[in-house]
Amino acid sequence: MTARTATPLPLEVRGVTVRFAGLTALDDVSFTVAPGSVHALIGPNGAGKSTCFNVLSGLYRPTAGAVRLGETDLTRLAPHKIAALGVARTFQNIVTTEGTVADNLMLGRHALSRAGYLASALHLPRAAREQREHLRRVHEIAELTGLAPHIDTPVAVLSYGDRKRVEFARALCLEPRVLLLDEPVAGMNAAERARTAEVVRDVRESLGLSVLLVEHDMGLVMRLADEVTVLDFGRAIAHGTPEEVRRDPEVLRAYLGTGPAGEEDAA
Ligand SMILES: Nc1ncnc2c1ncn2[C@@H]1O[C@H](COP(=O)(O)OP(=O)(O)OP(=O)(O)O)[C@@H](O)[C@H]1O
Repeated sequence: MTARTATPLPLEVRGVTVRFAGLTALDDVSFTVAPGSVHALIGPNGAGKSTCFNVLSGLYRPTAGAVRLGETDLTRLAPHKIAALGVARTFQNIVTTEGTVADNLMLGRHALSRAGYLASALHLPRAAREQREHLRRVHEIAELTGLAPHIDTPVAVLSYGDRKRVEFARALCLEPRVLLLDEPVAGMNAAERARTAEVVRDVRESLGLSVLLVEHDMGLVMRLADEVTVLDFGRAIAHGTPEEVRRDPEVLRAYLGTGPAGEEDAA
């Protein structure tokens, strides 16, 4: 069972437009998440960040434009197909509440299972072998994300930060090439935020995958991202390194009154 993460591919967003009955939530947005990079998508409330994530993960169909992973066109594929092709996501809100950490991570492996439901149900040898392999990988991912001490703990009794990390680890269990993280530190305390930043950095380095991050915590964005795309009223108004975008006059205007992005919130 080889990890797919060895071959990262660029995720290209080209001219994506999304309209909802009279409102243009995304207007001809283009950017590329370079292989192996951490790319942040930032912007004020209502700028179109979640809409963009929903297009990338197949929950919304764009009115125009295309999304490609390497040579593969993802633009109108169903969410499970996009996930199977290597683009996994987490959600802002925690969806995991039942079972142990191991149970939840095994659910993440389910989409990769080749033996099939019937073989598993009948306990055929191939299915049992696959199951052991999945469990081994689940332990590795738990180790990588700092969840190893909690592997047999029910998710419901974990701290908020650990539960958010279970979501993250579960997405990693799909062996993604690109991981879409929707506000990974929202609601976390300072220690949990720092820990999560460390985990994202470690995972990117050891698995070589690309990360696209939507996050309001500018301190985290400035520390983690290689590249930033700034959305405002559905338009991409700036691209560049964190240092470049925080000095960009258009970005400062979009965040009017907050000063250079990142200076007031270096958590
Ligand atoms: N399903 C929908 N139907 C109608 N309008 C929508 C829908 N989803 C989003 N919008 C609108 O599209 C615009 C962009 O919203 P979106 O949630 O993508 O912004 P955001 O940058 O993620 O904001 P936030 O930081 O507050 O989460 C907003 O004006 C929003 O009201």
